[in-house]
Amino acid sequence: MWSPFLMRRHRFVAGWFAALLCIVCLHLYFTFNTVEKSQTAGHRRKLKLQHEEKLQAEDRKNGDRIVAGENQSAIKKYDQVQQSRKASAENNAHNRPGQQESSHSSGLLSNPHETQSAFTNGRKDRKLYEPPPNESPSKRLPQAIMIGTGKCGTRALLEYLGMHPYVVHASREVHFFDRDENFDQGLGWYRAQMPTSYSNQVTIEKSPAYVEHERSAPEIYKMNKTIRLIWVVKDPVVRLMSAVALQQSATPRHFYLERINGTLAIKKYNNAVNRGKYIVHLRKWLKFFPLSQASQ
Ligand SMILES: Nc1ncnc2c1ncn2[C@@H]1O[C@H](COP(=O)(O)OS(=O)(=O)O)[C@@H](OP(=O)(O)O)[C@H]1O
Repeated sequence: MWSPFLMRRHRFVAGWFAALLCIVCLHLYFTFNTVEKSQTAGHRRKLKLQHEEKLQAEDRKNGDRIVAGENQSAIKKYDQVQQSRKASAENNAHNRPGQQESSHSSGLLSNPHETQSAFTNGRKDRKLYEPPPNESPSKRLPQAIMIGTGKCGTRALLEYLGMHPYVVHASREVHFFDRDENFDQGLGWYRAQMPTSYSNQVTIEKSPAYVEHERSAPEIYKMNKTIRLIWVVKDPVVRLMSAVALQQSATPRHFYLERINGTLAIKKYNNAVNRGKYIVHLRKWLKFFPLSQASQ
């Protein structure tokens, strides 16, 4: 005979037992699920590594030579450009014995000694530059931006421009218009990234990623309609080879290369390819900055 008190007590214990069982089951379910997921991810990583190793082994077998399909001649051209650049650098060094090679004396200027004197510990030489009287320097938004294209010699051009006593430039790429985390901080942040200058100097910034970012043209237009834009281009195939060489040092190969008939080719949808489609980007920029502005 069950007294009502005992019945209630048993039901109470059974309830707790069932709840405990549920908790244990849920715990076991989630534990096994997580273990299984991490095992699958580990397995996938292992397969990917094996695949990469296989590709690398094949590359080594093929002499590790990138043959971009029918672009054999482009590779040849690229090699020729590199060789002639090397030869002219050697020539310059030979013609100027005793003078050290530096980014400020790279042979493009007729009188390198004069150029050197334009810079004294990063400050403009007072002999070549005259600041406006009674003015203290301040940071200004750029009046000219080098918007692209990466791997076309943008850094070299910026350094050459910066040798001019009336030109100052941001030392690094600012990436204001193409990176959300920078853009969200507003024009005050952008200005703070610039070097100090006087009102009679021109401030330049270079971020080659601007050229392809949707936001750049409209936002730069909003900031300054009459800004000077500098766009460096060069033979797109030579540029591509340079960009791929850079990718090669930083990214696993299968992201940008594919194998066609036993040879390695640059993937059609490689970002480096898109960047070099000058006309696609030019059309977007011309909507905001008409060509007539260039001749003003
Ligand atoms: N004057 C001139 N003409 C043509 N090409 C030149 C010039 N100066 C530098 N270079 C070559 O340009 C490549 C680097 O370009 P960038 O400075 O634009 O690269 S980056 O986007 O800033 O990373 C880099 O090419 P690679 O050496 O093939 O990588 C430089 O050698």
